[in-house]
Amino acid sequence: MSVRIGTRGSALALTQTQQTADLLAAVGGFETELVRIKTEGDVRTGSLAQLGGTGVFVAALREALLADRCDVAIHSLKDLPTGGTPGLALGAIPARADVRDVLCARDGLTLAQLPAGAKVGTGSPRRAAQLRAARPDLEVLDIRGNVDTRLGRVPGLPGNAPEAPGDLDAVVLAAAGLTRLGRTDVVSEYFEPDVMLPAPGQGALAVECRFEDAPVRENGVLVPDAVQGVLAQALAAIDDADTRLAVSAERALLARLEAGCAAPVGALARRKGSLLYLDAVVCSPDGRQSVRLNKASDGLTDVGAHLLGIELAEELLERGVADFAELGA
Ligand SMILES: NCc1[nH]cc(CCC(=O)O)c1CC(=O)O
Repeated sequence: MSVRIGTRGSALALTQTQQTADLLAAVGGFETELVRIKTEGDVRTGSLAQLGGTGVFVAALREALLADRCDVAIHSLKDLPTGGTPGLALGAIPARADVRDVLCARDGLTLAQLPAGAKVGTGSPRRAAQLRAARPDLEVLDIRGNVDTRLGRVPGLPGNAPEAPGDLDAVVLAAAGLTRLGRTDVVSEYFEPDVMLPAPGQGALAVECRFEDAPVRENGVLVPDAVQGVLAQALAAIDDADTRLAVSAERALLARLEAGCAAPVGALARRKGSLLYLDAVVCSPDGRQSVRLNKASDGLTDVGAHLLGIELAEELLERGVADFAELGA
């Protein structure tokens, strides 16, 4: 048996797909093959915020799953719209990588060391708003492109040609992507979540599959004795319960805010002992207004994680975040 794994064709997508394919093959004892699929997000070049956010990277992968051109599809969870697709399921959510955003600045500069007026590139309204809140004197510019293209705009970063010109002093990227690509040598500062909250789902991958291949779950918990196929068993084996709970809370918050993945919303859930803690921030695009709140669940169930996300979203809405944030972005 060979499991066909659908993936986007970018270096990051191919790397994280290959790593997940290896993980699946190791526990499943089957062969895997990659099926490269072009998505709208790869073809169109407009600003990410303007592409509308929801699902530009995933629709083509989902179509391929439904049309039986692949058996699983690997997505960055933060790019996955919160609404599910009939006939498909989140078969596995493997253990999360580093959730933080990072600064990749020339000369190893930190955010505090960047001179006034320095140009910092990011395609994310969430990162732009939190950057502007921390350093209103910076010039934050909207950029697009894959990881190499973005890093290429900062002169002198490790891996760039020595004399290559660049027009930016720094870019902000996800630590997870750089870690997967083996490129953390370009990082000049890791932003702790108190400075910059990551996107809901950041650092996590989603292994989507057809519903009938998904491991049997009851109330979000795997049913160990259920009779199921080789693929479902492998998906169950690579799933990480803590990551699944955390992203459930983060994505429930995003869904309740009716916010797209390009909205200026940060959220991070972390388990501490027998409680799940959720931090969330909603910003105005210029970073001048923001509300940041946190809340703990009183248990570690799937329902509890969802409720935590919904309740914190409602507290944010009560504070008027819909008035200043472009949530529909
Ligand atoms: N929107 C593109 C995207 N989707 C996932 C990652 C990084 C990996 C991750 O967060 O899991 C990136 C690049 C980035 O934000 O720097």
